[in-house]
Amino acid sequence: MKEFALKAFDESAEIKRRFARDHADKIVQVAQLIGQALRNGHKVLLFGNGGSATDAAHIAAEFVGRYKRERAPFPAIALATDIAAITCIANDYGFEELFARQVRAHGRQGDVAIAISTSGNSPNVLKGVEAAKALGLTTIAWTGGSGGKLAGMVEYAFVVPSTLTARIQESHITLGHVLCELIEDHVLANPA
Ligand SMILES: O=C(CO)[C@@H](O)[C@H](O)[C@H](O)[C@H](O)COP(=O)(O)O
Ligand SMILES: [Zn+2]
Repeated sequence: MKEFALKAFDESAEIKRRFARDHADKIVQVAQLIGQALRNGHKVLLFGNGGSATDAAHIAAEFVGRYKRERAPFPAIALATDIAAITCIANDYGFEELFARQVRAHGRQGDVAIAISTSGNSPNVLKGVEAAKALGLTTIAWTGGSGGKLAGMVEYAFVVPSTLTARIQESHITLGHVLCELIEDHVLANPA
């Protein structure tokens, strides 16, 4: 069993290395873009299912609370955390409307939408992105494998080179942390 555990860590590290090499320029570009949106008073909306729902909540909390630095709070909302809204929307409009309706409720032109789906094919995530695009939000995807339908729909796609959900999520959360770090330390720490 020990070799399986070691192999899983090796795999995760190697996937992260490849992902970082392939996306480094885009990571910097997106950190600058999110930092600029926050500086201009816009917000970040994040959404996904299962482990990606909690990744969305985790990264939203880094913005609203703090990542490392003492600083003003930044507006960010994870769209799978309000159990009343989730059950109402799923019950009354269907699960596929879960994110689209909340994007329409909270999203305004100039905000940033981060859609997280390891398959890139979850219908509620795709509909959330459609709603975000219709409203003029900047759209970003964190996905994996082939990128699914999601990668082709957004302006900035981050596609983790793995087909394993868990390994993809492990790169996603590192990506979220690195974006927070760049935004706090390099984008918003410097004058416009
Ligand atoms: O965390 C995990 C597996 O690691 C699961 O909860 C996983 O997120 C769920 O099966 C999701 O429903 C998968 O959706 P998606 O990533 O394909 O959009
Ligand atoms: Zn998981």
